[in-house]
Amino acid sequence: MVILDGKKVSNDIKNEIAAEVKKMKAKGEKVPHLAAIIVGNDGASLTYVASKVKACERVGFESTMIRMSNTTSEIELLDKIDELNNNPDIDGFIIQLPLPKQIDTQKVLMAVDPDKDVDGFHPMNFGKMALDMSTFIPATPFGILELLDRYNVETKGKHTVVIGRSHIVGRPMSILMGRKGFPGNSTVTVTHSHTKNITQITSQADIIISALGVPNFLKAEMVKDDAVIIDVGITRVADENSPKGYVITGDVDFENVSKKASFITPVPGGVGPMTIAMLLKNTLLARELRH
Ligand SMILES: Nc1nc(=O)c2c([nH]1)NC[C@@H]1CN(c3ccc(C(=O)N[C@@H](CCC(=O)O)C(=O)O)cc3)C=[N+]21
Repeated sequence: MVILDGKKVSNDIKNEIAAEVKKMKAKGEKVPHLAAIIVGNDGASLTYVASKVKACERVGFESTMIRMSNTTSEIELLDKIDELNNNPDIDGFIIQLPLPKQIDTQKVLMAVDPDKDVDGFHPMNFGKMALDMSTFIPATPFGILELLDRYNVETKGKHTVVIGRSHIVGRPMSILMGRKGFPGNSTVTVTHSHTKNITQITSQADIIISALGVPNFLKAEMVKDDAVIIDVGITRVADENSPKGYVITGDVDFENVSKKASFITPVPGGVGPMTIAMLLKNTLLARELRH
């Protein structure tokens, strides 16, 4: 069994990006600038945005974090987006999800300039992705592709089962794994809350990508020998013995599933760090697009 070490690979990618930034600086070019809007006080969201800002510093990007209150109206958020769309200093920006319920997420994501949409959530970019056009690929799916690529995990002709159909992970992942090229050329099955007899489906999978958010959902009995297991779950489970008061738990019963798997991502240290590295990669692309 091989651990797909997202922590290590994400560090490699950050070093590669830092080297690019150094070259830009040497040529007197402006370095990439990422902005992140965060609405409300959700603890997990604040942690993720803080790690994104830290990652920017680490590679030499500029970053701006914009905090808005929990009671922000849709109009106020749309105004802020307009401001960032029109600010030539900002190369790319993201709006951290989830948003408070008074705000229509889809409407907000449609307001982002597609050329600054480094999350790849605008329908224009999602459509381009589905049509094999060059665009921003959402960071988590992009990170998974990059992990499969760097560990040379064969995907061609394999049966990939995706668990979950969210707009930011399951749905794009199912499209990407079926595209031409590598990693891709998989035969993809998408499962979700209405799927019947999921064990029958997962036990036929060569590759399982679980993006469900239910701790320890995927058990050894649901997996065939030598399967490739990608765990996208990142649920905080209360734990008084841990210093933070919680532990990050994946969708996969790692202890037992890892004994059967050929490749597996850990949680933490798997897909999560890759997400951040690929957001930086998209920001670098956004910068290049504008010059
Ligand atoms: N507009 C938007 N874009 C996103 O990309 C986005 C989002 N909204 N909303 C929430 C999800 C979740 N997400 C993660 C990023 C990093 C880790 C990560 O670094 N995880 C560490 C553990 C971090 C911890 O200790 O909490 C790990 O798995 O090793 C996890 C999750 C980005 N998301």
